[in-house]
Amino acid sequence: MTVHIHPYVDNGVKQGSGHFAGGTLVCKCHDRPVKVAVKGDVAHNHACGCTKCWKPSGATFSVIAVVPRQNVTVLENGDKLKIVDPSAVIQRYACTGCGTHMYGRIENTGHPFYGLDFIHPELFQEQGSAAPAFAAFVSSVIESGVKPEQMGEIRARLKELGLEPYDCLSPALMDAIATHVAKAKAA
Ligand SMILES: N[C@@H](CCC(=O)N[C@@H](CSCO)C(=O)NCC(=O)O)C(=O)O
Ligand SMILES: [Zn+2]
Ligand SMILES: [Zn+2]
Repeated sequence: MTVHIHPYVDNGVKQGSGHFAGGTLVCKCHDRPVKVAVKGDVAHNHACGCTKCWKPSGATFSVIAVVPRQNVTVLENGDKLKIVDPSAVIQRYACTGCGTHMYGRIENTGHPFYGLDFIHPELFQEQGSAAPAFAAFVSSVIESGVKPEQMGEIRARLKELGLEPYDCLSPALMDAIATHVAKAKAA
């Protein structure tokens, strides 16, 4: 049986158009859905296995990317949004109706990713945003109930999909974080 990673990638990763101008993220509510406008394309799109990122029903991973925070605007029904865990680094604004995370924001100005909001591109009404390019926090799926014996199959499937599996972030992002920390220490 093929392992299910996420509906957005299970039938193959669809590449972005390369000129996505932005769009509207919509939650799953039939009544008064939350709508969030995002300007421009997403960056660092990836599958994430961590327990904190929102996954649609049945998915083992989330699909999550970043955009500049100034490019994110709540358009409709923002009264339904609530921060899931105010003590988390990423404050995830979820719809209290359907549970969908609409955006995650970092308020710590010293954080390496300050200025970037985390969003789930599968929620775009529009097609063509940049595709996921790697898988992060892969071992963390065990914390959500995946059996350790299944990890070989999961990593093999991620590789087959072209989503190189890492147990933290990708080397490029880990290097960016370490560079930020080194500069902060030197200052
Ligand atoms: N094993 C933990 C890992 C959680 C974790 O550190 N998640 C990362 C990546 S989320 C998007 O890629 C992170 O930066 N978290 C900060 C936060 O969530 O506030 C687990 O699975 O819970
Ligand atoms: Zn909703
Ligand atoms: Zn995550």
